[in-house]
Amino acid sequence: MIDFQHVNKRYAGGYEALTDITFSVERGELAFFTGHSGAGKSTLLKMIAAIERPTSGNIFVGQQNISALKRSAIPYLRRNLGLIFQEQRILLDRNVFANVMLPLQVMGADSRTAAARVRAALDKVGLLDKEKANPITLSGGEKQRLCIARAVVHRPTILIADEPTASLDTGYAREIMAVFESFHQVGVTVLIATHDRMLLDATRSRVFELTQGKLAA
Ligand SMILES: Nc1ncnc2c1ncn2[C@@H]1O[C@H](COP(=O)(O)OP(=O)(O)OP(=O)(O)O)[C@@H](O)[C@H]1O
Repeated sequence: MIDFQHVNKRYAGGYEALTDITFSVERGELAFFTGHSGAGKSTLLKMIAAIERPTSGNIFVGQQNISALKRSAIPYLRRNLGLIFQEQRILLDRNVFANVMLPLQVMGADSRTAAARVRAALDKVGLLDKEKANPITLSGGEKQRLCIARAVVHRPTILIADEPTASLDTGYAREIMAVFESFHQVGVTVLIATHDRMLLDATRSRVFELTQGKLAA
């Protein structure tokens, strides 16, 4: 489903963030990526969405080699992906429902189908009763669940999350992990970058460890 073959990433300043990365994740698998700060976890996940591009090597998502994808093809790639990155801000001038609706509006979805999908996504993350709330009133765990709902509202086949439990206490972190598990149960491929020892110790899934841009054997 996701296949990295000898992928290198050197940033514009010359810094080599990833070196000779080769791995594959199967369709429907849940996998973790861990490693020290600056090890390259975010860079690796961003390359799956073509937010960052490899300097060399090949990356397959599904059957498609996305290493040299044309800019115009990137929106089509992202339709299959649900992305949860820290930089994605919740809009505080709109309620929970409108925040989750946003990606569907961008994709030009029909408004009645879109409303049903938003409610289905909010239901999956347990936020249906908060649809009219202003996001500012949500707890940390609820805000993170809102981000997950927004990432899955277009029903992606692959869900990618970068440090989804950062800044959450243990109870909320467990709650968030249960939401990811529920998507994994229904066949979504889930990739999570995390430092969170509790998540890593509790899982039976594969854990890929990055050290200074290299994957441990
Ligand atoms: N846009 C960029 N330009 C230059 N260097 C970058 C850029 N983005 C990341 N880097 C560098 O690449 C290395 C890997 O960064 P990355 O964010 O992938 O690490 P990480 O493992 O996700 O770290 P953290 O756990 O702290 O988020 C770091 O040394 C970082 O400074």
